[in-house]
Amino acid sequence: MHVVILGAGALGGYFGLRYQEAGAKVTFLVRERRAEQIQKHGLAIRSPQGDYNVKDPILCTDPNNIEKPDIVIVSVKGYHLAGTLDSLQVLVQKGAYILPVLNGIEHMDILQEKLGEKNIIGGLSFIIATLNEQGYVVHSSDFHELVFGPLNSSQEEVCKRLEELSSKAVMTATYHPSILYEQWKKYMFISAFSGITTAINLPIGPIREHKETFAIAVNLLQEMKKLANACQIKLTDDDVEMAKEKLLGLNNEATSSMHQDRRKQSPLELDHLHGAAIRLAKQKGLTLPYTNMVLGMVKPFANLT
Ligand SMILES: NC(=O)C1=CN([C@@H]2O[C@H](COP(=O)(O)OP(=O)(O)OC[C@H]3O[C@@H](n4cnc5c(N)ncnc54)[C@H](OP(=O)(O)O)[C@@H]3O)[C@@H](O)[C@H]2O)C=CC1
Ligand SMILES: CC(C)(CO)C(=O)C(=O)O
Repeated sequence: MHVVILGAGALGGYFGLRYQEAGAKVTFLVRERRAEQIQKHGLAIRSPQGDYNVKDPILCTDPNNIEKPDIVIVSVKGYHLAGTLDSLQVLVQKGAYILPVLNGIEHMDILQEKLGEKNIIGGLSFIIATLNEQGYVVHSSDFHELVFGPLNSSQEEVCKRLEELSSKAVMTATYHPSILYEQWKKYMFISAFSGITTAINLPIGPIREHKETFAIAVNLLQEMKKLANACQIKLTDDDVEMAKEKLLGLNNEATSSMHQDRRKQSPLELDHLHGAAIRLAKQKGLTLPYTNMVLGMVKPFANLT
């Protein structure tokens, strides 16, 4: 199976290298700066699940030079999605399926509209990873899960092939028949987790110590459930309760990638997550006051020009 990684950052670098380690052909479609960094240092994973180094991974800066791609894992930040669409179109025309693993949901409509519904597979990931100064992937969680599944029956075969490949790789891979439901569950969770940690600028521990503060996170979960329901996704009160239990079960120091980006003064995926929720809510005639509050509080730190 020929796997293309578009977005060879923390997440794409991790899963791309794990697939290469499992024997797949993996091409990293990168921009110039990242290409130079990888040519200089190679690509590597530093992980409690085992390190892996590759001196000269297959790099490409022009999608026209990629032959016979089977699947493209899209792992750019939400604010870079628009810049990938032309490359993705070239790869779809060459027969590739597109598997986006970004947090959020708005990208699904954008990709389906631009590239055709039948070409977009559903996906998400649970991992905590970042890049170090050399551009190596530093994986710091004990979980490293890729979840994917078909959104129509024509995608079942490629998803099964990816499942087979994943079973040989150092990762947890879950083929999910109701992938859109799973994506919304993650969207609900991440909106609350990244919303509260980034807005308050604290990890989850101190937030939980103050019941009024933790209540904001629970309200964010409930708003996202309401939004999902308005979009015909049947998230339930049990799903909200499970997400709340997950927030209660995290280590005190645990925090979201968006909060880590705020600490580093990097651009934030705020518009892609909370901004998109507000846009969708407006279309559905809903108001999401807690989500709007997060949007307003975090916007000065979003660092997007
Ligand atoms: N990191 C994590 O632990 C987790 C991340 N996620 C989600 O995964 C997504 C990716 O996050 P993450 O891996 O952390 O992000 P990173 O910033 O580490 O990686 C994104 C990569 O995309 C590259 N990129 C951007 N635009 C293009 C383009 N047009 N062509 C080629 N490459 C491009 C960037 O390269 P360049 O150097 O050229 O800018 C960068 O290396 C986000 O939606 C995030 O929320 C979800 C779960 C956990
Ligand atoms: C919650 C977590 C760490 C799970 O992968 C995540 O997606 C994020 O913080 O962006």
